[in-house]
Amino acid sequence: MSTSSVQYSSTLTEETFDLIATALSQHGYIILENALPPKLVSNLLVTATEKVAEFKPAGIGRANQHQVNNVIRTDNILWLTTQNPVESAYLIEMDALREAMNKRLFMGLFDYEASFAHYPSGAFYKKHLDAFKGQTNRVLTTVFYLNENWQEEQGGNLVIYNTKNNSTLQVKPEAGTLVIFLSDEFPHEVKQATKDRYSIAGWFRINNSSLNRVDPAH
Ligand SMILES: O=C(O)CCC(=O)C(=O)O
Ligand SMILES: [Fe+2]
Repeated sequence: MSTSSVQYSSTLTEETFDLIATALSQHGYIILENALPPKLVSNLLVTATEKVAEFKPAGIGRANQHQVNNVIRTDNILWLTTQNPVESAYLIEMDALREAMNKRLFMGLFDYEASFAHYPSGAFYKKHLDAFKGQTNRVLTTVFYLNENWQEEQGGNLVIYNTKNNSTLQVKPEAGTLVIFLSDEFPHEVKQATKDRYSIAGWFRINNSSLNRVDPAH
């Protein structure tokens, strides 16, 4: 790490990794509150809000199939890079998570890509899957929230549909909450909110070079 980067004491401990691995193997998802140091979370929010003019309307489909579709989603995104020390600190945490899952679950995750997302008041992302079986190298989704003191009546929940037991989960986009789920198993949607909503969506990928297709999301 360069000397300009900010040091945070990680809260993703070995015990937390154990907990995540157990939940993923038993249920396919986990919701963790206060997953990362509060200072890192607030620095990520400052970084996102400072860069908000650089965010671009999010699309669906990748590469030449990429298109903006504002019937399905109306958020704006900006990819994280290692150039920025705060973004880099987040990517380092996710890389530790990647290695920990590979060690415990033999998932063969080879990299991670992530973008900030800004949902202005009224923005949404309709029910979707981040990946379709056999058609993508995105296998594990992460969503990390940056919104301090989010109130329930402000809306903006992530709704996760568990197709195995026909239930739904409501996740409040509160700063520090990390959601992790198997990308091709859980349809989910982002409800409209009455205020700006910031998050980081990310995907761990496997290196499946036999796949000659594009990913469905972003
Ligand atoms: O922000 C969220 O709660 C989820 C975002 C999402 O589903 C996505 O970007 O694919
Ligand atoms: Fe998604």
